[in-house]
Parts: sequence; structure tokens; C-alpha cells
Amino acid sequence: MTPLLSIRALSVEFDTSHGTVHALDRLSFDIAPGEILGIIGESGSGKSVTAYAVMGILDRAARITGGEILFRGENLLAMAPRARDAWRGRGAAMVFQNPRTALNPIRTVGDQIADVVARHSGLSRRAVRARVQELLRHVRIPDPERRALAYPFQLSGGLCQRVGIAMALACAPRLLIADEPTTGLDVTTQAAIMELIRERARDSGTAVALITHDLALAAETCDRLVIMHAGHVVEAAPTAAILSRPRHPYTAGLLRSVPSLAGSIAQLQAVPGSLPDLRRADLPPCRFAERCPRRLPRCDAPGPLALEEIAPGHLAACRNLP
Ligand SMILES: Nc1ncnc2c1ncn2[C@@H]1O[C@H](COP(=O)(O)OP(=O)(O)OP(=O)(O)O)[C@@H](O)[C@H]1O
Repeated sequence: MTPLLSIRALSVEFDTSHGTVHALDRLSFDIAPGEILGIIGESGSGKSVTAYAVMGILDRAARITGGEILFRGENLLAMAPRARDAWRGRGAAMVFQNPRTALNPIRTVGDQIADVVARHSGLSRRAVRARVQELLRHVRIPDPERRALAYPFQLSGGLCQRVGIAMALACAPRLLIADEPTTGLDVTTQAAIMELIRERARDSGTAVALITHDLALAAETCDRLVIMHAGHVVEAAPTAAILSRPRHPYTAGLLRSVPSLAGSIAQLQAVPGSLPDLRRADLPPCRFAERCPRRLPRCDAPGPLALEEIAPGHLAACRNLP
């Protein structure tokens, strides 16, 4: 199937007073229409930078030093700014972590959703208001007439996240990027939010990129997983393939660190070490090598590390695969 989104060899750097951060290095993966793709990695692996690059909302300090982001074959990075602004919302929309801080504290949630609806449609004010109610009902906010008049501080975290989802869905995006959408929410609310996201993919063919460090949550929800480490994709495959036979040592380590996936308590262990400092000028070709139990001399040989198809639909970047 033709991918909806195709990220090809994307490299992003940040200029800081402490040096250049090599945040993404030749990152590549695809998302198909209607697919729920999990983008997994520990803090600092580049998940949010990837999302911001797709949305075109990277920090000013960021530099895209290579690659393409193709949306239905068109390179978003080559689009004129106005066309990119028009694409945002209809093409892709984002649900953010910390729902309350993602909303404007001094406007009612109804007005905030109405702004998005009005910006992306030629609807009359009355029709916009009706659409806001429809969206609030769609994300199952109880008593939507009253809740539309509330300010974010008057709503629970879970309701604020539902508002965030309603805003993202207001322009019927083809791709929904959900960046840690359930962090900080209680387990029941988490489950309800994830069900809304799943339902959207199932019923309207919206592709979903679920960004999370929670491999267990992604395993329950996603069709396919992309495992990121220090700005690289180290493995990408259907969820079942990753769970039954992880090929990259980092993926295997992640699985062993999750109680529900480790197999037994005795096998439970954290991935040793931490991400390398991405400001280092001498970053090795494999950024996992210094933490890797399978490291060989050839792992450090110069030259880029290729992400190769090792089985149909299963990609890995490793010079010593089991
Ligand atoms: N504005 C910035 N200036 C400098 N470095 C940045 C900036 N934004 C991100 N980075 C760096 O880019 C790298 C990737 O960060 P990113 O936020 O994408 O990671 P992440 O995987 O989303 O982490 P988390 O799970 O904590 O959100 C990190 O080393 C981070 O410090």
C-alpha cells in the first residue's frame, strides 16, 4: 500500500551554546492510511522532534540537515510556508502531552475548538457552534453544552485531553500524532483515551502515530512499532513480530524491562547505561554500541549503519543480528 507519510533519511540538529545536538540521524519510516504506528524510545531518543518536524513546528534552534518528509508523495519540507500552514490540521494534527498546558488557560474550551473549526471551514457561526457540540459529544464529554463554556482549569486532566483530541479532530486530519497522550492520567482515563484513538483509526481510516516510552501500552494498541534510540530507528516491524522475536538488542532490552512483557520476574531487567550525549562529535555509527551486550569490533567500523529489511516488513539496523 502507498504510505500516507514517508520519512526518508531525515536528519535534524540543534545549535546550542554547548554545541550541536545531533537529534535525528537519517531517520526513516512510513505510516500507512488507517494504521496505528507506535513510536517507542526512551526520553531523548527524538520522538517529539520527529513529530514536530512532520508538523512543521520545530524550535527555531533546529536545522533540518537532510532528508524528506513525504505526505502522499509530496515533500512537506519543500512546501511554501503558506501551503504548509494550510496542510497542518487537514493533513496532520497533534495531541500533546500535558493536556491542560496545551490549551489556552484564558479562553473557554468551546471557543478554542470553535477557532480551529472556523479556521479550517467556511461554516457560519451557528454551524461552527453546532460542530463544536458534535465534536465534544464525539469525544464523549458529558454535558457538552455546559462543558463548552468551561475554562481548562475547571476540567479534569482526562476531560482536557478529550478537548485536545476534539481540537485535533476538528479538521478531520488524515494523520493524528498523539505524543504521550495519556501521561499523568489515571489508568481508567488512560484506557478511555486510548479507546477513542483506536476508534478513530478504525472508523475513519485516520492514521495514528502514537508516541510513547510505554512499550506495554503501545503493544496493546499499535499495529506496528518503530523503535528509536538516540535519533536512529533501530527496528521497525509489526507489533506481533517485535513481541515474539525482537531482533535488535535494544528492542530485546526494552522488552525485558517491561513487567508484563518480560516473561517472568526473574527476567525483568532495565536496559543498562543511558543514551550517548548527542552533542558528541565522535558519535559512533551505532549509537547503542556502548550499551550493547552483543558489541563486536565491526560494530564500530566507520560508515553509516543501514536499516535493512531482515524479513518481510521487518527492518533492523544492527551489524550483529542474532
Ligand atoms: N530546542 C532544543 N534545543 C536543543 N536540543 C533539543 C531541543 N529540542 C530537543 N532537543 C534534543 O533533541 C533530542 C531529542 O529530543 P526529543 O524531545 O525529541 O526526545 P523524546 O524522545 O521525545 O523525549 P521525551 O520522551 O522526554 O519527550 C534530545 O537530546 C533533546 O535534548
